[in-house]
Amino acid sequence: MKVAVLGASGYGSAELIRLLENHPHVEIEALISSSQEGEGLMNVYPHLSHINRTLEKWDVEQLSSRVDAVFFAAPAGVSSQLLPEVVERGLIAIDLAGDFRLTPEEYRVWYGKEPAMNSWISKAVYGLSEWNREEIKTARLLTNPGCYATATLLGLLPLAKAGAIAKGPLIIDGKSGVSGAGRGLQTNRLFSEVEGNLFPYKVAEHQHTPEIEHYLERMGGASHVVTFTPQIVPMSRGILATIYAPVEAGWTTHQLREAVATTYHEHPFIRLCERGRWPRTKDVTGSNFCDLQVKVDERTGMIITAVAIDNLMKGAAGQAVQNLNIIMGWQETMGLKMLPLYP
Ligand SMILES: NC(=O)C1=CN([C@@H]2O[C@H](COP(=O)(O)OP(=O)(O)OC[C@H]3O[C@@H](n4cnc5c(N)ncnc54)[C@H](OP(=O)(O)O)[C@@H]3O)[C@@H](O)[C@H]2O)C=CC1
Ligand SMILES: CC(=O)N[C@@H](CCC(=O)OP(=O)(O)O)C(=O)O
Repeated sequence: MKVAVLGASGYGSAELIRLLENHPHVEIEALISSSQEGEGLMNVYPHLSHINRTLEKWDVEQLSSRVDAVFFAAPAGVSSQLLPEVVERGLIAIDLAGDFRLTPEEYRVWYGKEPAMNSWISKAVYGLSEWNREEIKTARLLTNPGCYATATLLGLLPLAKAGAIAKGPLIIDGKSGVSGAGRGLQTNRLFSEVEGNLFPYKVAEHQHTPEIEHYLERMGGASHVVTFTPQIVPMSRGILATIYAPVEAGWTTHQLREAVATTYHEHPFIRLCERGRWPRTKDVTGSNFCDLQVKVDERTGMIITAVAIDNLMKGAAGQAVQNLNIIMGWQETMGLKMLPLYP
């Protein structure tokens, strides 16, 4: 099938190009750029200098006769404007931004922007691949989950579904590499600010907070208010989410591990670490794997679960390709079998 990628000069697109170039059933037909139309890909991304391709401007009319699907990898507020006309023309749209994940009211509050039309939001299918496979199969408008939300939900949903989480504070400590913020210049993401440094941001204000609460309830049947503190770590890629939740009486570490193992035993990208081994971002770098571990702290009555993903892979482009595979009825791992880059 032929696809277009919009937001060509960004990190999400670079990762999509890396994956789609190696996908046996996909051909990249167009790379769309709002700022670098006419520019050669090699000038935007020298690491892709062997690919002779020119970035194009957005022209939905012309594109609709050339491609079957469009990946949107632009900042919030772009896909809400451009994506509906893609779906109207019968193409598949996969959106990496948050424009179709929340209700209009939530979006207005947490993104501080005008939301997409509710009629379009209600058509969107949430692309947490392991938890929504049946709906994803028929999706035409696929909203890919946020990176922190992916890590957190993959860790919490098996526990919530099993009924192991008691009422009480649910706390997420999220740490992300700098590429999570995209390629645009931001003072707090400069080398001199990030190197040798570690700091929280958007404390109690992060836009993935309502996404986590919303889908924890919808897919895990558990209604919780979460406290979420994201932090920037001096590395390029990777997310580690460490989550603390009160345990229901009677649950042991062994039982929680059983619940997680049973939930994911047929899901090739989810790896429950051996007992005593905790996830590390480097164990998943460059791959679509999600590593997790869970334990009950008997002394405090809290569950501690830690989840590692690569923000650009399972947290963005990797999961987007996984979702395309599900929509097309292809093997879920197609084009995604690369091993992590180590060390
Ligand atoms: N980075 C990550 O780890 C993750 C990112 N996401 C989300 O995916 C999306 C893409 O992220 P990422 O690639 O990292 O971001 P970048 O900032 O690296 O790239 C976004 C690209 O979008 C294009 N763009 C910017 N403004 C506009 C505009 N007004 N209209 C159309 N296109 C525009 C630009 O490309 P050009 O100039 O070529 O048009 C820009 O390079 C974002 O919504 C992000 O929140 C989701 C999960 C994880
Ligand atoms: C490290 C870093 O800055 N990360 C970004 C992730 C952006 C993102 O993925 O945003 P949406 O899912 O809302 O599109 C952030 O925390 O805002």
